Amino acid sequence: MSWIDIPDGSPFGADNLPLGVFRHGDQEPRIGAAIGDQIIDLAPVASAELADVFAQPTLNAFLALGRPVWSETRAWLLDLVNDRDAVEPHLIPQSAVTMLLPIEVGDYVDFYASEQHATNLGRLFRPDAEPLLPNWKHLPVGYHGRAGTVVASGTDIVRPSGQLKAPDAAAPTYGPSQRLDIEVELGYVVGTPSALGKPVSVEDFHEHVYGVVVVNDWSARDIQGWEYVPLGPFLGKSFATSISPWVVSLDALESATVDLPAQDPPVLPYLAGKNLVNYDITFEVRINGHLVSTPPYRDIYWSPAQMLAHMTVNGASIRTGDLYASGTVSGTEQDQLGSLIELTKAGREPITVDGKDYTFLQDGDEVTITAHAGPIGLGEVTGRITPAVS
Ligand SMILES: O=C(O)/C=C/C(=O)CC(=O)CC(=O)O
Ligand SMILES: [Ca+2]
Ligand SMILES: [Mg+2]
Repeated sequence: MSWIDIPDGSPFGADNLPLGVFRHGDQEPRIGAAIGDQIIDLAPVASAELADVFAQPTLNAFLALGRPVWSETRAWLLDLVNDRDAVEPHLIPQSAVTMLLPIEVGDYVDFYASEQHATNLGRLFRPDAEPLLPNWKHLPVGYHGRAGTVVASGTDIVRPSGQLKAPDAAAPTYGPSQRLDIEVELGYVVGTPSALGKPVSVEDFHEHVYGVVVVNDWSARDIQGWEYVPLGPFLGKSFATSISPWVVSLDALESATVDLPAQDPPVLPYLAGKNLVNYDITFEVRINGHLVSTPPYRDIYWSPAQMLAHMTVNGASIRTGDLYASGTVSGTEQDQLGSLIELTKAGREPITVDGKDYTFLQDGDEVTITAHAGPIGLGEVTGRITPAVS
């Protein structure tokens, strides 16, 4: 495949072919595959059955078709890119389109699967207790987030206001968050639904999950710190979660699979399995264009198959378009931390961004997170902070 010009270092080589939803001029949004810095408009080149699916404004109809169709479609696409006569008339430069939210999000679950992150946050939020709570190595801890505020990359993030209370203050005040943060995460996109009352086993991960996106789970640490006991994160995290526009298939990520770290103590049987994988993905976090961190995904404690099994073990069903995210990804090094609260030790030790001391997000700041698994890129998720609405 040499006829399409794929720029060096492009996240979207000819073996990736992620799917996304684009709007071109005043045409209706529809589905395309990324290649280099172009998009293949899929509806006009697809078979009659798939043409309708690719003319949709979200990936949900395609995702609902299930693993056999996903695999056939990938094989077809890998082949299609060699067919210059078929493809060339339907290439659109990415610079000419607006990328939209790729899925209509069903439910959104946010896990807490990075041992390093959970340990760091435990120390910061609960300095007098053991950082990892007793349940942490027995189950992938998570909570249900707000699906309706999962937004497309590029959406402005309005600084949230809410109740704030410093630990030593007598009473809360109301106002704009002063500790607005990012969370670098990997998001898993559910395709095939499950039936209510029937848990999904770890072995069925590939049957249900289509692919991944990059997630920035914006978090207001001051709102969170006051509200979260005992029911967990609420308004401190529900105001916006940004996701990248291109959904990279698990098939494309196959070459990046790695074994899970050893799990000790052993997990209960419903979380155990032979083929529990992780992915060797590295993120890059930039604030106003300056690299601040490179969190590594590969050492995440819990496999996405275990997250899915745990999320459904009580019989809760999953639906097409559900999104579940890994939780903040942090490595062991200072330059591998996936949130500002960790990077700055809760604001006590500023980092340097563009030569200046930096703690939490300021109005006007733009955060861009990219990710790649070797040559397979996930693209980027970006968002800019706008002032609180009074
Ligand atoms: O330990 C806590 O109380 C707080 C944890 C988080 O804020 C993390 C969270 O929302 C899940 C994650 O992204 O890792
Ligand atoms: Ca999160
Ligand atoms: Mg959120």
